[in-house]
Parts: sequence; structure tokens; C-alpha cells
Amino acid sequence: MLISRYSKPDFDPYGENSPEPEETLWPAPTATGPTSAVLSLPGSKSLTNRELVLSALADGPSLLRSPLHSRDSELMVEALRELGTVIEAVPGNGEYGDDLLITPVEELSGSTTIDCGLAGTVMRFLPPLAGLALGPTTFDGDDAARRRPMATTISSLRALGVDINDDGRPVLPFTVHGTGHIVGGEVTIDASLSSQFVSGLLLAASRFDNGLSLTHSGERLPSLPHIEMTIATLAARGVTVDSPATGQWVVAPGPIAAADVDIEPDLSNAAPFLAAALVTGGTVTITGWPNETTQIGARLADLLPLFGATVSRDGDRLTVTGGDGIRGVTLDLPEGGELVPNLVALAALASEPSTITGIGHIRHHETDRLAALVTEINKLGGKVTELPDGLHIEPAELHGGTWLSYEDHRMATTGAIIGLAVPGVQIENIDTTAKTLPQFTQLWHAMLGGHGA
Ligand SMILES: O=C(O)C1=C[C@@H](OP(=O)(O)O)[C@@H](O)[C@H](O)C1
Ligand SMILES: C=C(OP(=O)(O)O)C(=O)O
Repeated sequence: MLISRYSKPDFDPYGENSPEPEETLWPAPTATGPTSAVLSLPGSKSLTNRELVLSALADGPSLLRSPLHSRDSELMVEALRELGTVIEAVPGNGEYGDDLLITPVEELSGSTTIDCGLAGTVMRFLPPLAGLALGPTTFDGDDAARRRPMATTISSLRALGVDINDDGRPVLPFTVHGTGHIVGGEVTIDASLSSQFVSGLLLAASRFDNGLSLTHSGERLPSLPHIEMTIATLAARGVTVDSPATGQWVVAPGPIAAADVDIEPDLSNAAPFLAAALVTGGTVTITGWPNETTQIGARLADLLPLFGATVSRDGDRLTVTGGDGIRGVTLDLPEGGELVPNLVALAALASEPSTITGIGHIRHHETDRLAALVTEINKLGGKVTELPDGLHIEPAELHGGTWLSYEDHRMATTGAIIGLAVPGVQIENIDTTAKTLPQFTQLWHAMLGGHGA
């Protein structure tokens, strides 16, 4: 296992002997009154990591304004540097750190090892770049990353002419033997377990000798908005992705344009804060909310009203106001897996039952999120049952206790939402929020102002 700067001590996600030393527990503040907060959030993980990749493949230097600085984006920056890309921090106007100036190299170089941490975007977006690089590149990551599916990335690149050694096990670690080019052409993949298999190929496809004709053949295709985000970021840099039919994409060979890009705030990371308005019967406003976006987090504006919230827009501000209690929901949400853990917190605090389906693929996120949610909520007295592709949540009186995070930032924030209403929730490894939002606890306390105990 590679150790990176944000790594935490190992623990067995579901083992009896998980270490829970006192000092790693974060007492989740319980709200003593309604929230009344205006917050601005750091940049989007998904946009930052796409733009970093595209900038490394582009035909000139690119500038990312207000990018995310978090574990996942740092891992992407470090990995691209390992492949030879020059990435410099330059002062900008963003509230959350420097801008990034990315200067691509003529030819990417392998002969290195890349630490993917637990970042799906690093492990699925960079193997094609390693194929375009000259020399072998070994990919590895956290222990939990070694459980995430990689077979589709590996088999699709092989089909496109890339030599990969995975010692017969299609998971991390594996080595891509880059030759400086990828033949490309036609390939059919099964992206049922992650949209990132599609995005990873599309991002680099125009740099393949013959471009790419990609077909998804599988029982479902999760997280479609993330594929639309990939297509939109490519279009903004002059690369057209044709989609002759659902689940088919064609990219012609050609350059990727350099660009100066403003990174939007991470709207999925707005979820715990906006959920807090519902839990406390208060208001939370997020600034910088884009008018148009491909981020799935934008759907919070129509999802939270289903739980009983009122949502309003005033220019670039989105405000969520809670009402009397929380309603149950029936949702099919294959497109929004990354929002699910935080929505399940609301369902667990609702006065009516909820069912959320279409989310079997979140078993393969940072942890098995269905199992983790069932385990942790039921430990606090909840009544959550796992379905073949989702969860059913019955209303229950919850009590305090230890909430394990499973190295999963969204499990950690889910525990924090529950803790607003349930005294005595202690969150193990709250620092795992650094994956996409290192400022989580500061922002959480700021949101509560004087209304947290
Ligand atoms: O491409 C991306 O940036 C992402 C795609 C989605 O992955 P899955 O399709 O694996 O759900 C999402 O859940 C993840 O947080 C980010
Ligand atoms: C699934 C997620 O992350 P990743 O990009 O590592 O897949 C997530 O952030 O919810």
C-alpha cells in the first residue's frame, strides 16, 4: 500500500476489531436551534479532476481557477506530475487556495508509480494516459482502493492495444506498459459498476491514433450526468463526442484545446449543509450556485423538496429552508449515487418510510455504501434494510453511539447530519472528509454558529 499525505491508519471496515481510539472520534455537534447560514464551498472534485486530465493532454498551457484542493485532487496533481506534466500553483482570487497552471509535455513519460489513494477518478481516468506515456506505470492505492472494480478499465485498454500486467487479478495494483501511443478503435465495455469506465476512455480518446468508438453493453449505466459532464468538458476544449445511440460514443482523433477554466463549487458537497436546514428547521444558503451545470448536485434543488424542504434561488444563491419535520421519499436514483448517503441520513430522521432504489453500484464506491449505511444507522437504533439494488428505511427513534466512516467521506458527513438531531453521535475518522472537502468540520461549525452543542 502506498502512503500519501492524507492516509489514515488501516482498519477492517466490518471487522470486530476495528480500532476506535478515543482521539479519533469526533463528537458530532447536535443542533440547539435552527441553522441560519450562508456558505461558499470549494471547487468540484469531478470538474477539477477532469480539467486536470484534459489540461495534461492539451495543446498548450491551461489555467484552472478556484480548483479543488483536497486529497483526491492532490493525488491527481501528483500523478500527472509523475507522468511529466508541469503543474504550478499560482495566486488566484479563489477563497480556497491557489489556481493551477498546467503545462503539458510533448510526450508523457511512464517509468513511475501512481498513488490513486481511494480516488475513483484517478484510478479510472489515468490508465489511458499511462498508455499514451512512454514506459511502465504502476497504479496502486489504499487498501480499500484495491477492492474497487478495475476490470473494465483494464480489459478495454487491452482491447485498444495497451499491454497491462495485473498478475491475473483485475484490481489495483497493476502496471500499464505505455508505448507512447494507443491504437484505439472500437471497443464494447460493461460500465454497469461505474460511469468512470466510460469517462476515463472518453477523456483521452481523441489522443488515440484512431480515436474511439465505444459501446456500453450491460444491464445498467449509473451516474449518467457524470458522463454528460465528461462530454461537456471535452466539447469546451473542441472535442466532439458523437452519441449515435444511447450507450454509444464516438470520438475522432484530434487535439484537445488548452483552456482557462473556472471550476464551479462542489454541489454534491453542498448536500450535508443543505440537509442540515431540513434537520434543524432552519435555512442554509450556498453561494456560487451555477445557473447551468452538469453536476448531479444541482438535483438537490428538486430532491430536497421531496423530503419537505423549500428551495429558492436568488441570483447565484441557493437557499434551502426546512419545515416541520422530514417526509419519507420513494426514489429511483441511479444517476445520483454520490448523493445517496446524505439523503439516507434524512430518510433515517424522517417520520415516514423511505425506499431508494437503482443504487446497487454504490456497493463499489469508497466502501460498500449500502452495507455501511445499514450497519451504522441500525447500530444507532435505526431500521434500515438492504434491497437488491437499494435501501428501505423505516422511521425509528435513534440514539447516540460510535459511527464508523469506512474511509468514506460521504459516510462521515452522513453521520454528522444524523448527529445534528441525535445527541451523542461520535464519528470515527472525520478527517476522511479531506478526500473532497478538507474544510468540512470548520464549515460545519460555522454553519451552526452558536446553535450547536
Ligand atoms: O466521474 C466522476 O467524477 C464520478 C462519477 C460517479 O462514479 P460512479 O459512476 O462510479 O458512481 C460518482 O459517483 C463519483 O463520485 C464521481
Ligand atoms: C464515489 C465517489 O468517489 P470516487 O470519485 O472515488 O468514485 C464519491 O465521491 O462519492
